Amino acid sequence: MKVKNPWHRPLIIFIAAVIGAGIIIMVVIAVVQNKPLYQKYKYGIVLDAGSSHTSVYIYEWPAEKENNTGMVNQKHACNVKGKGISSYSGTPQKAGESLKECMDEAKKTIPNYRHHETPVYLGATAGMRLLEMENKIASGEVLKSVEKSLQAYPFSYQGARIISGQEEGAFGWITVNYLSENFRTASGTVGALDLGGASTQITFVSEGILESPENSIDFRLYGNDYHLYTHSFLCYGKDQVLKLSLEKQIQSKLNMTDNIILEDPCFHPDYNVIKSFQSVFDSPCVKKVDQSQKENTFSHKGTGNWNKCQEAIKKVFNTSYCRFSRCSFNDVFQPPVEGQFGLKQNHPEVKEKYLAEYCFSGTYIITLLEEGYGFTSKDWKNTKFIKNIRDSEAGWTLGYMLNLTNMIPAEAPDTPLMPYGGYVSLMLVLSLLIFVFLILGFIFFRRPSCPAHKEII
Ligand SMILES: Nc1ncnc2c1ncn2[C@@H]1O[C@H](COP(=O)(O)OP(=O)(O)O)[C@@H](O)[C@H]1O
Ligand SMILES: [Ca+2]
Repeated sequence: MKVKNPWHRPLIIFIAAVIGAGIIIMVVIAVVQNKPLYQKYKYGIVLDAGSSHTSVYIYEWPAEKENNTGMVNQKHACNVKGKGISSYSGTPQKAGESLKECMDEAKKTIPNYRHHETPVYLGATAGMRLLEMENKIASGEVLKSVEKSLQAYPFSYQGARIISGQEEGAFGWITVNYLSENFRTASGTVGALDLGGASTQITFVSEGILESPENSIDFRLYGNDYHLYTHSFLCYGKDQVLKLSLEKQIQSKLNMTDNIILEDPCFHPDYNVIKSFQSVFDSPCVKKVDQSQKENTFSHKGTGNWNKCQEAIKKVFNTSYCRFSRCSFNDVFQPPVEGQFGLKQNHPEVKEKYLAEYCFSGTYIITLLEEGYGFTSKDWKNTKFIKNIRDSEAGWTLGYMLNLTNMIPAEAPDTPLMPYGGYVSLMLVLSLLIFVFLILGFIFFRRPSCPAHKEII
């Protein structure tokens, strides 16, 4: 009679129970481990103190993915009511007060527990550059006033300063290429054009030799080297160019005794506005007018003629002199433009002020690109006018914050062989297989070789 191994059955049951429990535990761990975690975000605030107005941008990014490209998004934007901070040169304390509404909004938008670690930066651009040139004390007081106002908030205040034109151009380029995810792909980068009210910037990767060091800037981002050409033309933003062009027309009529009537081809024929001399001559971008003329007014009448408008605008670019092998205008070195371009443009909610100036602005943009930067019809096809990329505004602010928080590493971070979820699943399947083979091996090798010969006496 064949006799069963006395503890064969309980052993099999025990092993099966252990395997079953093991599988259940592993599945539970894998499910819990891979379930989507509640995403924690970090925040950063940048104030763009432009010549015409200030905007407050709030950025957010997943807390654990700081160095991954394309992770930072614009969460909220608030337009400060009133004009730019440089307009408060006579009443500096009002510059700080003007930021209150938007900063209160920022306090509500960012969760309380993150306030103390949220950096706040204020960067002022061409309006403040001009004020600093004209009246350094006044620009210092305006900056102190905004500093005091920002320090009253629970955020981590990181400074308020006038950024250079070079920084404005370079950070605009970083923003556009970061949001387009161009840094870690083989697609190459796009150049950045930004037309402000008081200055305009052009930035692109250039293969050629850059003859003027002040126009050259190098970055190493995610393991790649970028050799950039950048230039910011102070006074060539559209509001200042309008003043320049009006000044040229007024100067030619100054010896007239009667009321001055400027017939302007860049404005539509129904446009007729009385303007003060002060509104044109209040800027260091235009030649000063004789003090006795300051109180004067002139009547600004539109005639609506595109060709004549372009002729008038061309006069603001000086191309008669160049110290380098080639120049854009005003003796500024520029290599030939290369690659695709994105031009930051403000559109929607067209206010009447903008509408009246659209013909002038449009003609200025075309003339600046063609006559100033040397764009041809081929480059036009490669140029996009953008306001947002993936819901984030394409200005310099994001690039500025990414740089100051070191969120774009110089070297590409090492990426794991496979995603975390895949890794856990693979380890689970492999350990399960090893476990099963071990048990099988144990069962086969421990089984008595000839159980039929054994008898119980
Ligand atoms: N919705 C709009 N349509 C047209 N132009 C606009 C609109 N919003 C703002 N602008 C213009 O865009 C320019 C923005 O310049 P800004 O950033 O204030 O100056 P800067 O960058 O030179 O310091 C200004 O000329 C302003 O009038
Ligand atoms: Ca701007």
